[in-house]
Amino acid sequence: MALSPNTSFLHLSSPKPKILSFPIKPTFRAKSFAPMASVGVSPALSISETFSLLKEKKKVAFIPYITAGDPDLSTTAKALKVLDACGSDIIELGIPYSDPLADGPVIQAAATRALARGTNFDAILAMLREAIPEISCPVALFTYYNPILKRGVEKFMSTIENVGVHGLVVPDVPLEETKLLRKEAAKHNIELVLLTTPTTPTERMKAIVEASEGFVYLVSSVGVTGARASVSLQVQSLLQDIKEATTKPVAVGFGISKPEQVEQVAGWGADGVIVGSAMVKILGEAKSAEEGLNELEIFTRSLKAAIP
Ligand SMILES: O=P(O)(O)OC[C@@H](O)[C@@H](O)c1c[nH]c2ccccc12
Repeated sequence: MALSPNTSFLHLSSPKPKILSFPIKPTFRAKSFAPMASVGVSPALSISETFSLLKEKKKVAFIPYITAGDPDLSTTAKALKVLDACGSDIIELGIPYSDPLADGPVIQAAATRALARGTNFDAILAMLREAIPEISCPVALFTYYNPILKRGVEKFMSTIENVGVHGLVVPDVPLEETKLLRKEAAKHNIELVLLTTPTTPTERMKAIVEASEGFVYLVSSVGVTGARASVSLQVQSLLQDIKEATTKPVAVGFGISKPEQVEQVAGWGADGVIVGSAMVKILGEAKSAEEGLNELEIFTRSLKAAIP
């Protein structure tokens, strides 16, 4: 289903460079992380604090997205560390869902694989409880609205706070229904990020940016997630319109998969650049988990190097 303000997608709305390498040879062992596990890292800043710090340094946030449980949760935990070590500023972690209406084929396939392996919310939480203390950047969970309603909004928010999650992105919650989400999120120190798109009417965009916490997610193009040959030039004017309406940071996502696209969007004034499908494709389609992690590291470094 395409993304548009008329569908349920209504509100539209460190000491980084640790060198990691995943030898493809069978000598790869999880113990490679032992040194990091014993060290741990100081608790991550909140999403807002992360953007404030980047703003002081005149840096743009690099924000990757991956799907939890694809190819498996153990690899997801390692991927989080790779993304953090390669300089990601915030990581979006998707909760696989059976009806990902805003996702294109790559992320839909990742969700299907993860669910087929039995990935569930409690297993993801258990993985995060171990992984988050070992990464230095904040994690924003990415879930559709239904799993939140099933668990109960208050319980959902307190549960994710307890494992150290800092943010939440819910692409299909109508702006009119975000009041309860925002109240419970605020109570549990979770920043609820709302999304706006190229077809969101100006007044609605203003209400969205007013309500959004952490940052505003500007969806670069209508349609579903997935790498595009080019990023719509309209993003430049959309960023200007949003920045006239708010001083909150604005991160751009959808379709971005190449260093030159990252550089282009950052050059248009985005405070953050989000890359999902290209990351998910690497992890989900590699011949082995180790190969996927190696490729992820190389790819992430190439994108991060393109950010001014
Ligand atoms: O996959 P892309 O085109 O790089 O776009 C980022 C996107 O994956 C991530 O932010 C996301 C995953 N699922 C979503 C659903 C709606 C909006 C955004 C998303």
